[in-house]
Amino acid sequence: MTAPHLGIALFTSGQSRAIDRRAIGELGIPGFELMTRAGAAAFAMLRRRWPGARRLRVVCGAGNNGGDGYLVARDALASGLSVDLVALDSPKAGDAARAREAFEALGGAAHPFTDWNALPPADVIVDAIYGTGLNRAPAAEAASAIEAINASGLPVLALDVPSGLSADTGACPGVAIHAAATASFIVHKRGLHTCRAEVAGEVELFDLGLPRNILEAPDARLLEPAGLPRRPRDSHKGGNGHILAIGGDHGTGGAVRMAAEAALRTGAGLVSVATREENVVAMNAARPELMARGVNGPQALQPMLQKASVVALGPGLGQSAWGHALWTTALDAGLPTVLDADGLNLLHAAPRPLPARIVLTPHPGEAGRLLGVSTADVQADRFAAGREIAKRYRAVVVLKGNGSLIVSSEGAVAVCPWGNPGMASGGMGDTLTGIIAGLMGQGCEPYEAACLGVGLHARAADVAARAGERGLLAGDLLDPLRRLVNGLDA
Ligand SMILES: NC(=O)C1=CN([C@@H]2O[C@H](COP(=O)(O)OP(=O)(O)OC[C@H]3O[C@@H](n4cnc5c(N)ncnc54)[C@H](O)[C@@H]3O)[C@@H](O)[C@H]2O)[C@@H](O)CC1
Ligand SMILES: [K+]
Repeated sequence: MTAPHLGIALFTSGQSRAIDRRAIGELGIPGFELMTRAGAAAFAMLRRRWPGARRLRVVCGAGNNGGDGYLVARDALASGLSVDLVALDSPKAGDAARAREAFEALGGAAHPFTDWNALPPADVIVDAIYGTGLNRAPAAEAASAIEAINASGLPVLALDVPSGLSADTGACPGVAIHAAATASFIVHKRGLHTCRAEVAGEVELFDLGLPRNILEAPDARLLEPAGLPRRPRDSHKGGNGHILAIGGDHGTGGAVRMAAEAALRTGAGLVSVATREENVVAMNAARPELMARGVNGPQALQPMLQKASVVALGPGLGQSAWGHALWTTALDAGLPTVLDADGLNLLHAAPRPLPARIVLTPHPGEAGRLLGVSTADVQADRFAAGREIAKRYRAVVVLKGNGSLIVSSEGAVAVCPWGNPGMASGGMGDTLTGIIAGLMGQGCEPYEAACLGVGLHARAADVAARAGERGLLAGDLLDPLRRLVNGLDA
């Protein structure tokens, strides 16, 4: 079908620094000039957002992010605002030191961080403590300042990234500024789009007048909204995929049913379910369009595999001998497969070759198990974790969670900008598995199906969450999903 719909380019902080260096070296734009533009852009944004602000507090670190802060402060003084400048550490040399001199040349005076309560009143705080240079949890004094800024209740404009948030990973290794808005420079940093701790507020990007051809290939891209093309008028069910959902051990029949129904609502031609005998009557009664069969082992599964074009393997599968036997048989069939939940846990327990067309959909806990690290380690660098799983298993990987990542087997990463905390409820993952399988059945290649499927799933959840995030059920996604798959406004 089509290539994944990818939009905004995302960069690492290393790439961002390299672009700065190229602007300086190849375009001959001095670093101080870039800093001047950054300061001016941020100050203009501050004036737009808080037109009544007369008193600024600017909190600067010793690096170039602090340099940006001194130039915001200088522009503020030049515009007649009052500025209280807290210098956590003084820049020793370079552009940031020059920026401080420019601030002082207008009569500005910086003072060290002391008793926050003794400082003059302020309307807005400018956070210029750390930018892309943050490489560990904020140092003690910076951490105290960040806590005081957050506790003040005053609106904060963060420069480039909120201090304490890793521009690379989205993780906050210690405390982080909670900004009302962020003025970001030159490129979108990928860390603002996964994990998405609510620290950046509204982000505005300023290209500082650099031409787009200065940019290198981005590290990742955000998904753009997409549906499937209109169906040909002579479409028939045999041409739209036959999905076989396998799972539903004792007590978890609902999981495989959710996956199967989601595949139907995504447009799959036929959907069969291989499950425990005890689930069959209820499933066929509640959703007669499904073809549910009780299977007690590989022999009963084989004929179902022969008729299927795509396998959704894992929802509610369990890790008993029954689940393990079906898992092995299904993977041996070599069909295009979406592997989820206990399907992934079984893979961790018994690594084995996988079908060539395979999508793994771990949440951070399952990803940690696959990699032999903790969930926290996965979350500390989701990009690295997703890429490592993709490489190790030669698979397309969906690393679920706030800002889901979709990683191709070659390491290309797409980031999902949609979704909401209402999705933290049972059955959401099963639904995603069914959606991706349903798309693969309709001709999407695994990476395309994963990108499109994650986007449809999260957008459907955002539509369903209009009635409230709490209490959102996976089943609520099915109606909006159907509209979105068909390109209709949901
Ligand atoms: N010419 C340029 O390179 C430009 C840089 N710009 C600004 O410069 C920023 C990057 O500046 P820098 O690379 O100087 O880095 P930062 O200003 O982000 O950080 C300052 C320094 O603090 C140290 N550090 C990092 N984490 C620390 C921690 N947890 N505790 C204590 N010290 C820590 C690092 O050694 C780092 O170099 C960007 O985010 C952007 O705001 C903009 O002015 C645009 C132009
Ligand atoms: K900052």
